[in-house]
Amino acid sequence: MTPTPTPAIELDHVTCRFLSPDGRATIALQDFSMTVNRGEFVAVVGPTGCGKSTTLSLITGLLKPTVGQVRIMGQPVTEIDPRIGFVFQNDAVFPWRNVLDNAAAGPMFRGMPKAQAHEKARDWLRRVGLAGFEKHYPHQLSGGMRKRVALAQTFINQPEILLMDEPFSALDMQTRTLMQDELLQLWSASGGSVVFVTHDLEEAVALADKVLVLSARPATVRAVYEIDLPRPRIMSQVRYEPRFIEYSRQIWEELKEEVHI
Ligand SMILES: Nc1ncnc2c1ncn2[C@@H]1O[C@H](COP(=O)(O)OP(=O)(O)OP(=O)(O)O)[C@@H](O)[C@H]1O
Repeated sequence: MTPTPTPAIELDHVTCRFLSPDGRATIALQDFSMTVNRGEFVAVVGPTGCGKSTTLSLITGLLKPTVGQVRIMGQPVTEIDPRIGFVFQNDAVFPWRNVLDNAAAGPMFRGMPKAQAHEKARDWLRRVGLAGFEKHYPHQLSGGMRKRVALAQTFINQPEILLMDEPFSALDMQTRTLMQDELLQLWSASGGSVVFVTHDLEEAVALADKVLVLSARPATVRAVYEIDLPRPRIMSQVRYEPRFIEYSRQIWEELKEEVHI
């Protein structure tokens, strides 16, 4: 029998406290535990300011827990882990580099020869629908296209873990739907694990295998919903499934109480 692999991410009874310069303490997370399995897509929803981004910073190793432990692939986090990729709300593209050089940034940074990195980048740009835009600069692209560059720039590194903090919240509804489909395709081909923070609980239900509902600050995991909707999912269709509507209703009932706290 093959042994079950350790989870991709574990937060084990984590408390995270910030101290302001005048000595006041803010407890962002308290006795917070979560598990993300290999290849799993987990969405995190919760009231504003509860500690969602803090959770991601702990996983990256940018923040250390005050109490408890964070583990990646079974090992305690000690430094920023190269197996982790990020996509945030603000595009992390370099404005002074063209699309090809943006997409090739990771491999080149790690020492891959330029011609080989460019070849790889061309392939990823094609996968995200940007073939023909290699020589464009970010300011010449729409918001959705810049997001595609950010996805190519991240997936080219083949991260085993992908952390996303409201990556599509600045996009209009149609572009957002396209990007969600794009993400699901890239993720399903990658085999990686995703933690996706969002304010939009319908986005969470449509994308994820598991939705974590956090409490108001200090955040704890209030509920975990397993989203048993078939894959592959098409964003414009999944929203009309009766079970999707039922999950969204249940999660909103749970979240509503925390939002009002
Ligand atoms: N470096 C820091 N120093 C002090 N307080 C911090 C720091 N980072 C976060 N906080 C506080 O911790 C709490 C949680 O912040 P966090 O950004 O994780 O919340 P969030 O749920 O991601 O917020 P939002 O929904 O607005 O994106 C907030 O009260 C915030 O002000």
